[in-house]
Amino acid sequence: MRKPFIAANWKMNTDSQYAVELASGLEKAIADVKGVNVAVCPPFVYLQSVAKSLSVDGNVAVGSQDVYFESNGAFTGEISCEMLKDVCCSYVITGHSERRHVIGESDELINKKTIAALEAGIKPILCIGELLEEREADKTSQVCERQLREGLKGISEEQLAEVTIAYEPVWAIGTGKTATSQQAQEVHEFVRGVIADLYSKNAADNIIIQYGGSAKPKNTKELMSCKDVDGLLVGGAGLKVDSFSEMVKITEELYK
Ligand SMILES: O=C[C@H](O)COP(=O)(O)O
Repeated sequence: MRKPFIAANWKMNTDSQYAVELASGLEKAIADVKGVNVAVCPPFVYLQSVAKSLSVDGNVAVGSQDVYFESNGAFTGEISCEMLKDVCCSYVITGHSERRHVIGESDELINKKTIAALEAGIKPILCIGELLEEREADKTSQVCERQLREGLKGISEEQLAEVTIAYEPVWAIGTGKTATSQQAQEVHEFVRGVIADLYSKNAADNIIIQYGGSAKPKNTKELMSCKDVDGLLVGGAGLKVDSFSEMVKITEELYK
């Protein structure tokens, strides 16, 4: 059985004090949870203090919201995988829709970042998802398939075991409009099919596929009850200990 994985993407939120309070508060709140993998993804500048505030053997991992694919050198403003590892990051989000559509990242760049993370031993959370106009034009599958195929180019089946896919319909992010469980399930099942086609049935059966987009405590049970939804990538509701820990606990309960 796939172990559920819930990650909080703090985006460009928190300050140095709140970041540490949020991470350590969360660690305390879910200290007894064993059946769910959990990660928090703070802004770059708080990664180190957040990682230091968490216990080494605790159940909250640290992830970054982005990375650059080169190891070092004249890349002003960028952060490498080696730097992320140095501050105890074990995950990195690649291809988040805000990086695709606000910053303008291409599939090719996202692929390079995902490969760099894998080569450095950091687990990528590769995000895919359609815009509202793409859904309305019936292009959801086409867009998700392209983002998957391009994002995973050159990644072996062995490496894929370290990759999480996050399906985030862009129209559901931060809007309060969650995809219905049926919409989420449909795309998740489709994603698993693309993975089977690209790799193998075994790879498809084992890959963790998170849903993201206005996920909160009140819709966690419904979303996590879908056959192919294995976790959540949480924005807004991940900024409060109470809401995020509730989502983790609801999920643990469901998987018992
Ligand atoms: O990475 C997280 C997603 O973009 C979802 O954000 P949200 O839960 O605030 O809609």
